[in-house]
Amino acid sequence: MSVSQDDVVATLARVKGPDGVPLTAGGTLSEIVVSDGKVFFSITVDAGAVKAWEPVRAAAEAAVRAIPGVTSALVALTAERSASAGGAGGPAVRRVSGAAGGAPAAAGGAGGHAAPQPAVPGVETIIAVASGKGGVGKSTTAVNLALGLAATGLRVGLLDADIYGPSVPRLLGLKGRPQMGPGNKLIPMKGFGLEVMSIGFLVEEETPMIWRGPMVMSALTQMLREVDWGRLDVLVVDMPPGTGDAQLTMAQQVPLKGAVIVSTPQDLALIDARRGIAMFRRVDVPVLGIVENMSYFLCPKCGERSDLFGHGGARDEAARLGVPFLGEVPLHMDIRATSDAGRPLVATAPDGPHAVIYRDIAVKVRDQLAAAGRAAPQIVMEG
Ligand SMILES: Nc1ncnc2c1ncn2[C@@H]1O[C@H](COP(=O)(O)OP(=O)(O)OP(=O)(O)O)[C@@H](O)[C@H]1O
Repeated sequence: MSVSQDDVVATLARVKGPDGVPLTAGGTLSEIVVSDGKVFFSITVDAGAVKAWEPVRAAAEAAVRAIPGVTSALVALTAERSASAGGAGGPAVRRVSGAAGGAPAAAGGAGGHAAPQPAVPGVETIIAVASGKGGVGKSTTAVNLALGLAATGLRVGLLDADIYGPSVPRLLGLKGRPQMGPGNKLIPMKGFGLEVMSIGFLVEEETPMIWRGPMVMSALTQMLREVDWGRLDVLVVDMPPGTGDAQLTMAQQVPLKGAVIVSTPQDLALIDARRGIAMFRRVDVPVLGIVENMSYFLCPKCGERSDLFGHGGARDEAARLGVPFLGEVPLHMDIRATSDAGRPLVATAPDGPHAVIYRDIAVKVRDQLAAAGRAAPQIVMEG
């Protein structure tokens, strides 16, 4: 039985806000996304009223889940602070409530220092894999880096926060939906020993979605905090590409211990990578290093190496910017073919030449984390 947006709206008309006004009449609802029996939307409320709204959120989620044909429903509360408070063009910092009663993400007045983000229970360390622009191989790197970390004996999770193009389900060959476990927490999917969560499990990869700011944060908060991660040593977050407001907000909202930047060697990509590094520095997240992807090409026939895009650019850039250089990954058909087939190299050919490169990168990342070995950094609020 297929569910329509109208079915959801009709159901929500029977759910009332704390003021007794039906949800559909209060102007608080985001766009309602319905895809293949999965329903996703957020309720935007005043930051001071989050507590009063939590039972409404829960009731809305339960009501939608009870609609015949609905297989999963995700409803999040978001609260937004206006950007007007003293900012010099800085982005608004959104405070998002943990949808099922988690602590508000950040406190603090305009221009002041925010409290560090609350840790994610059971998760020791969270790192981001980011790129200044799309298509540089960020997700491929994130997957193989996560597997490389797991190969060192760590318990590793992978959160695909690339809401604009979630590709982790495809890269790991994962299909299906995460189940709801005790305490209304989603149970991550399992892929090659990793605990995996992706917005791609909740909406179809092909579904074009218009993401508004609060929805971005709702989705991220739910995927980070409404998931039963178990006990993890490292959670690798595959960030959306770019350095816009959504990425900056994410970098602020996730208690990151560090970030890995992926770039190709071209000048233009490096300019974007530099922006990525600047973004993380701005929010006091240490940059663990740069990976140069599609660094060189080894001819499969003659073995000759060609530096297609002027290889070495990222290494030089890393030295210039004073961040570690983590390694170079060649442009190779095997990397593409295994990624696209959902059989990542580090898991399926762990001793092959490319897997060795990724595993080396993972060891360097682990060592960087150990060297950093300090508590979550203070996060500066931009007003
Ligand atoms: N080193 C490599 N050699 C060959 N192909 C690669 C390599 N790295 C990535 N690719 C391929 O390039 C394409 C883009 O990679 P990927 O999806 O990882 O990039 P991305 O930066 O995450 O992109 P986006 O952010 O736009 O989703 C994929 O088809 C992937 O298989």
